[in-house]
Amino acid sequence: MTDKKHRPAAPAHRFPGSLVVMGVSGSGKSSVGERIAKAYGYPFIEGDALHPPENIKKMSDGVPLTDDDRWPWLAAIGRKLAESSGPAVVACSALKLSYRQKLRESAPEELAFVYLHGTEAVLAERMQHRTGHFMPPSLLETQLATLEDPTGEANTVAIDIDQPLAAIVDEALAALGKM
Ligand SMILES: Nc1ncnc2c1ncn2[C@@H]1O[C@H](COP(=O)(O)OP(=O)(O)OP(=O)(O)O)[C@@H](O)[C@H]1O
Ligand SMILES: O=C(O)[C@H](O)[C@@H](O)[C@H](O)[C@H](O)CO
Repeated sequence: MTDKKHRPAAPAHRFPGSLVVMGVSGSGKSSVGERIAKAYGYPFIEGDALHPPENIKKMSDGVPLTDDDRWPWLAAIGRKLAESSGPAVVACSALKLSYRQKLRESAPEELAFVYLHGTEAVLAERMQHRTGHFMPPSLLETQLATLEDPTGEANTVAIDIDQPLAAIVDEALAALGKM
């Protein structure tokens, strides 16, 4: 028997293409992305699971990734989008405009971006309280320094993370429904 209580209602209007939930480490991409995917009935792709082992080792050792480290990873995410039998929701930091352009070029249809933003204090607090994750809080500063704010780019909604998860998801679904 399925437990309908925990299933978010399918929104009336869905963005027709795939969605990328983006932001620096600890911004809530996985938590929010999984919930949007469930609400839309789309598959969820965890970008972190597509990093080559060398990237995970680097980040675990407290060394920030370079562009060269990220290109193969973005290509792998792009392939997943291209191979998907329908739209999907992806959690991917997508910190720079050039990374987002690469994802836009890979996807068969238009992409929408849900940008999760918060203050350094909120992000640091979330990272510090998280257990069993490879990303050390010490890398937050370089994540924020690398981030190119996507506000104003096509099909992009920016959401403040300093609110409960359910409110973030509702805000994202409402904004996506208007696109
Ligand atoms: N709105 C929220 N309120 C409180 N805690 C939250 C909220 N959103 C996420 N969290 C918690 O913050 C931490 C970071 O969230 P999550 O792992 O989803 O972020 P992420 O962006 O996917 O991180 P990373 O890219 O580093 O994997 C987790 O412990 C998660 O449970
Ligand atoms: O572009 C990057 O530097 C990476 O993708 C990171 O953002 C991590 O993968 C992720 O956020 C895990 O904490």
